[in-house]
Amino acid sequence: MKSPNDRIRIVDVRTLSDDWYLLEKYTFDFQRHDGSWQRLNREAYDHGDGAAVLLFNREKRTVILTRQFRLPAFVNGGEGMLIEVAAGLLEAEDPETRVRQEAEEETGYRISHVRKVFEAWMSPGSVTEKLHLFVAEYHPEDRVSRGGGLSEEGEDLEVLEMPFTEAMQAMNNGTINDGKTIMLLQYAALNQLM
Ligand SMILES: Nc1nc2c(ncn2[C@@H]2O[C@H](COP(=O)(O)OP(=O)(O)O[C@H]3O[C@H](CO)[C@@H](O)[C@H](O)[C@@H]3O)[C@@H](O)[C@H]2O)c(=O)[nH]1
Ligand SMILES: [Mg+2]
Repeated sequence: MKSPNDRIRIVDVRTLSDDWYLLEKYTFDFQRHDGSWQRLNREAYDHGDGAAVLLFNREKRTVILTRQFRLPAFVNGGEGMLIEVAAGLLEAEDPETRVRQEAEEETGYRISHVRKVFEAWMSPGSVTEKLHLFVAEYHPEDRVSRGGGLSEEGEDLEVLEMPFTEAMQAMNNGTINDGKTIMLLQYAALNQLM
């Protein structure tokens, strides 16, 4: 049987932009279900893969989230201040190592154990990123700094400790509208983490 890859032949790759991240335009031949071949163009934005983690405390029934400015959401008509789980790009590290570093930088909590719950393509029609999603229990004594992200990189995150029920309400009324954050809150609810 043919593997799906036999139906794709890359013909050309052109770099449209190679600045902070990479935007490429692919020309490829695609074999349709009826066996005919069709030439297509698709752009792909490559900023590498990412990892995200929901920090939760079972006894207090709370989660740690951040609020930060997101320019693309702002220019698309939002206010730009998004409530999110801790997350970051992998930058050549493995997902688990990176997500623990990112949790500490962004929230100030040093987490020893994280548990992977799933992987997800976040925008597979245009962005190459695969996101690795984790959950981790935190305790008040795990806090080693104020968090907030790296100011030299322009990060200025507010750290929020929120009752889980309040986070679920914020998700239901649209105040929390970041995809990875919704996915992890729903995972927590479905699996009764708290
Ligand atoms: N100078 C400059 N800096 C940039 C640019 N784009 C991003 N940065 C900086 O690059 C850093 C990236 O921060 P991370 O914490 O590693 O990534 P993230 O933006 O939080 O990404 C996470 O969330 C994204 C949106 O949900 C996810 O797409 C991504 O996978 C990851 O989970 C931040 O300091 C950000 O300001 C740019 O065009 N120019
Ligand atoms: Mg981040």
